[in-house]
Amino acid sequence: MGIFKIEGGIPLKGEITPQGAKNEALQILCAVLLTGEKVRINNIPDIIDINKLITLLGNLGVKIQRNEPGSITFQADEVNVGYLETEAFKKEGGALRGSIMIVGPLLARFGRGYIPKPGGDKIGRRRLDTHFEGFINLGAKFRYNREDHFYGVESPEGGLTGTDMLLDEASVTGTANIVMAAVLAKGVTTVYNAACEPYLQQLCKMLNSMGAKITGVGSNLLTIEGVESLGGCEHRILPDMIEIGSWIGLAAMTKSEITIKNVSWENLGLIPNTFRKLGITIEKRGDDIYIPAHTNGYEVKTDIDGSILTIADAPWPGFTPDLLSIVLVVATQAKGDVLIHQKMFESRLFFVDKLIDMGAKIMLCDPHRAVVMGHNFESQLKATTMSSPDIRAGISLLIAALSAKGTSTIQNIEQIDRGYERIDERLRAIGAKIVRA
Ligand SMILES: CC(=O)N[C@H]1[C@@H](OP(=O)(O)OP(=O)(O)OC[C@H]2O[C@@H](n3ccc(=O)[nH]c3=O)[C@H](O)[C@@H]2O)O[C@H](CO)[C@@H](O)[C@@H]1O
Ligand SMILES: C=C(OP(=O)(O)O)C(=O)O
Repeated sequence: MGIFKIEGGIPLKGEITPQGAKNEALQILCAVLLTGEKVRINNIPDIIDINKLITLLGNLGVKIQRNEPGSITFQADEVNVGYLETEAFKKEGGALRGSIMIVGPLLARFGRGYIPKPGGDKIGRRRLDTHFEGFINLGAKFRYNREDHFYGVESPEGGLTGTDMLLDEASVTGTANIVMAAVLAKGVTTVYNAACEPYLQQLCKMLNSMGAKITGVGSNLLTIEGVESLGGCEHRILPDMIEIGSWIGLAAMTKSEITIKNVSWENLGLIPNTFRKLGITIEKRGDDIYIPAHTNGYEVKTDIDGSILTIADAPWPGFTPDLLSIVLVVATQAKGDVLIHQKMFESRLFFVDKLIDMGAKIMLCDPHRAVVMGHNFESQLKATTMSSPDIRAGISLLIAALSAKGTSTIQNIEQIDRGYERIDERLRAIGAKIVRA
């Protein structure tokens, strides 16, 4: 397992360009299975999770032609669905969360889709019921083998049939999976309580460019008129909003002047304003974000009635749960107190122990809530050795280490590499002292 050694307490300066979005790329790559024609995807991040999914597609028989860096042309004209029943697939398919989204396209186009319990972050219960209830609503037969946690769906004779459905929760990957199954079903499907984050909108736009008929894109009511088949397309992945939020937090906490390039402002939702509530200055400069050096710190804004600021996650257009760990770490050096409420996942806040070891003032109220009492930089965090439990806790600890005085070590950095491309190299380019060992 790799480690990062970080010498903290040094302000950074310069420009950083966000990578293509991991969570969009996972949806988009699965969608290439829906057609036998060529699909060219641009701005694909070079990160562990995405590379694992590309390998999986290759093992399923999808042709992969690498163009310039970040651009790949896929062609799923000779898919080997039999691979789903191999031991190799049982291992490979469970290695990441995003692989669950191969099931919808395979079911729609080849009549069956199987998946072992998918991996991804161990951040609490991660159910798949929404996905499979959706497929069942479209007429699929479902089976689950409890012994090896293997899920399977098969379409009835004559294929899937569109229907009206109300999802039990606005699951992101669940909505993507159901939409990818419904585009090739007979008749009309409506999906209410659909997730509607920008990455799902991107998926729907891509599918429409392949010939699908989806309306309501961007809302929580999608209407999908099934079509016979889909064709090829070219698609560009948006910048990663979670990476953008990570760089905002990094800039504030290390008192650095940073420009984040080409962020696609219209797709950032509440992210900029949520960081502004912590007192961080965020300037819109064209499509860039400019963050001045917060030499005198940043002060938390209370609510209008003076009550303590609460930052909580919610399905889009609410604030994404993937940035709460970063907000939390940034709050440790703010002037003022913040209640962080992680509503979706029950094991995502436990990493605060490590921040407490570094000298942060945090009270973990229960698995979902933590009160952070900011130091206002009056007491710098102390360098330490820590291990990254999940991707976003990992980047939060990295930000803490870059702000702390002295040399810190972060272990288990594969968790960070899962979602952040060449992070050490890119941080060194703006002056960070970080080495991979
Ligand atoms: C590969 C990928 O795209 N992963 C993202 C995706 O995961 P993923 O699609 O797995 O997450 P889901 O949207 O299914 O839900 C995540 C968790 O939130 C809970 N939940 C969900 C919806 C809801 O309305 N209420 C609710 O409480 C679920 O019970 C579940 O425990 O979306 C999550 C929520 O934005 C993000 O954290 C993940 O980074
Ligand atoms: C939780 C995340 O990823 P995954 O769903 O792939 O585990 C994340 O990106 O923060």
